[in-house]
Amino acid sequence: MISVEEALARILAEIHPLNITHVPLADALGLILAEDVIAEEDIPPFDNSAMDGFALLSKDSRPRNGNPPRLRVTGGIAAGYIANHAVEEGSAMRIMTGAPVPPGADTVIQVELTRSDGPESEWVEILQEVAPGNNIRPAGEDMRTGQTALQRGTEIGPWEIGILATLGRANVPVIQRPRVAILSTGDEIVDVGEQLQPGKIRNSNGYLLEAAVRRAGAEAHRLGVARDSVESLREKLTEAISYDLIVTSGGVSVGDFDYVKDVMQEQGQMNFWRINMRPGKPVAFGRIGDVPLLGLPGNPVSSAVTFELFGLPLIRKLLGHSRLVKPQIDVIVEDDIHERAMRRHYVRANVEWRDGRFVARTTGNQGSHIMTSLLNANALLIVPEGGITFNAGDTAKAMMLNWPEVEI
Ligand SMILES: Nc1nc2c(c(=O)[nH]1)N[C@H]1C(S)=C(S)[C@@H](COP(=O)(O)OP(=O)(O)OC[C@H]3O[C@@H](n4cnc5c(N)ncnc54)[C@H](O)[C@@H]3O)O[C@H]1N2
Ligand code: MOO
Repeated sequence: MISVEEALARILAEIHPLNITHVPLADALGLILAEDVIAEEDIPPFDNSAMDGFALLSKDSRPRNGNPPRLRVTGGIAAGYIANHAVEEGSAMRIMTGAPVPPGADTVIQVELTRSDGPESEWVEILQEVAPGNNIRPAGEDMRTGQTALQRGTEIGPWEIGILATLGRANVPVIQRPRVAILSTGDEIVDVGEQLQPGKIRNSNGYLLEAAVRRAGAEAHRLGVARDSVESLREKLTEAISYDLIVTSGGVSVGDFDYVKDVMQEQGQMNFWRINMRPGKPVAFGRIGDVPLLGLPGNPVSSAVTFELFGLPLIRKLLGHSRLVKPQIDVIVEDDIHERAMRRHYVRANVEWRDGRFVARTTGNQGSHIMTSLLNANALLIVPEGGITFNAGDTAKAMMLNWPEVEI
């Protein structure tokens, strides 16, 4: 049996980011930018007003004999239009936020600091002196032509999408989103909509893993259930080799019908089998043809936990991320963990910030078939291998499942 760290290192050593492709901007969310994005124009593209008000010459705003200067209003400019004449001494133009500053004007005063006869007024009084450049957002103030606006390797979130849209990128160069095949195994498994017959259970892993794969940023494709025969497994895995990754659940232990390892050896190669942890000891990793296969255990909690520990970093590496794993923090355990396990134990727990520290409460029965132990779990408490126990009040490491990933 290998350690969790070695298993992860062996998986990541075999996995490389997928190829570059171009996707429509709206589909780029969560993907990694594959090339630097250089601004091809100034942003903003033209000097424009930051306020609704009047464009004028700053020197015309100086009080005259202690009175506010009165200027002629020669027209108006709405956002989206340009002025058809220049602002001259002694005059002003009405201007809206975002509208291009007309030639001649060197400043803008907001409407609240003026007095006029309403929207059609032919005059305006300037109630405060304004400096040149006031309320003018100069061209190129945000981004300059030739500037690297976004760097290759950046994860594209809503804000990056906004910047790409500003720069006119309708298509974005990204690392491909992995297509992941999800295969459940076992004669006992029926689909969720089917009637349960004696001895049968529903396919929770297929759906759980589909959701987890999607949340990790990949495309998930459930290929259904392989029956407990080498032929059925071969057939399903033949279908699966057009994908970027195959994730199976079940059939990796030592039972008479646990064929995943056999078929992996027959049609590819097995890199490792069995990790010194619980839940999830019998994890297997290797390839079918050239496609990586992560064989997770059938017990639902084992499958869920091992996906977080190995499936998530694997998919993130395919996606081109540099931060692959969930962070670990020190927490105070609030209840005893006295169950002695020789394997490293990942105990489902709820961690919260209370009175200036992180405290962890375990989620009850930790059997690998107890799906409800996953509910309210936002962390995995790490009980080191070798039969270590914890008393309430002790400090333990917790892997924070809902926090952003960090570098290893
Ligand atoms: N003699 C031994 N038996 C077992 C060992 C062992 O070391 N020696 N390890 C145990 C551990 S630990 C685990 S974990 C399981 C893993 O077994 P498999 O990965 O081969 O999984 P199966 O035997 O196919 O199924 C185990 C369990 O999970 C249920 N299951 C399977 N698929 C699904 C699904 N899609 N949805 C919901 N539930 C599923 C299945 O019915 C079984 O109850 O092996 C132990 N045995
Ligand atoms: O590996 Mo098993 O998950 O301990 O039940």
